[in-house]
Amino acid sequence: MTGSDVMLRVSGLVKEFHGAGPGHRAARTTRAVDGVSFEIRQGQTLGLVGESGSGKSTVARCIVRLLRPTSGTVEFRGHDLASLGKRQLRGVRRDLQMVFQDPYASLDPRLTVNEIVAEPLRIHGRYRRGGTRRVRELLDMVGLRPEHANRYPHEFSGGQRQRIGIARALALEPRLLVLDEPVSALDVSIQAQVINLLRELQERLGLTYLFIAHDLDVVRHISDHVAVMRRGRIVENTDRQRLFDDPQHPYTQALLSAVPIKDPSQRGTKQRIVLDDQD
Ligand SMILES: Nc1ncnc2c1ncn2[C@@H]1O[C@H](COP(=O)(O)OP(=O)(O)OP(=O)(O)O)[C@@H](O)[C@H]1O
Repeated sequence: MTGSDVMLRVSGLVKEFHGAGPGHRAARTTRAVDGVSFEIRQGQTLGLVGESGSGKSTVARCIVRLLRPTSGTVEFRGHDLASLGKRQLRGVRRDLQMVFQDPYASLDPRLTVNEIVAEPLRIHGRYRRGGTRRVRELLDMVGLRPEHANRYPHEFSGGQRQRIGIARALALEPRLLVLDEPVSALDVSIQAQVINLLRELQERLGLTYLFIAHDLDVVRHISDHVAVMRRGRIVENTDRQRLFDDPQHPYTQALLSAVPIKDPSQRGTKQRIVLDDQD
């Protein structure tokens, strides 16, 4: 894939963490991401899937610069993020927003919905002119009512809270959303509603998504391509149809045949997929 329609290009990304791990006296290095490369075209969705600890969140955090990569590059609309100055990076950060897994943790409980959604507008000096109208428009876009604006996060269900998180992420009219397990904490019926909302928003606003999940089922209906991650590496990256119809890597095959656990409270206990080290 070449040309200007590539929104995000990640090349040879490596991220190591240094420090003593639990039960280790000596300092040790964890290579959480070990040479990851992929591209996402404008308006498309790449599903990034792998079990817990495979490095998905670390990739996401490197992309939005919450973490500095050990090596490798992240290019957004042709610009290498590491080479940008402070001001340019601030501009890019507007176009590149993240939605987190846990809306309970990521929304400030002391702020009203109005304040939460308005915050990015205030930070970027866009609130004074038309901010109130913009917040109302954003709430409407995600299926919330105007009267929700004066309520606090605890007054909402999990699905509604994720809608608030999405409204906030959309406030600055981004081009790319990095969605890190955006529906993993939600019941299955609510997951479908939020995924449908994300699809509608993508079509309406021409958004590009990196959609992270540990469950292949979740990305099935939203991804154009799916990349499967295992132990810091991408073991398979292909278009959605091929991945589900004809998975090539034994790990992908194992993920596809694993019984999905629908109860969110049991997700952490999902069986680990054990493969030979050669795989
Ligand atoms: N700040 C950190 N310091 C040290 N090690 C870390 C840090 N963040 C992540 N790791 C380690 O990096 C590896 C990958 O973690 P990461 O959170 O990226 O995986 P993941 O696939 O997103 O899993 P999960 O869905 O459970 O978050 C794990 O071994 C994790 O313990």
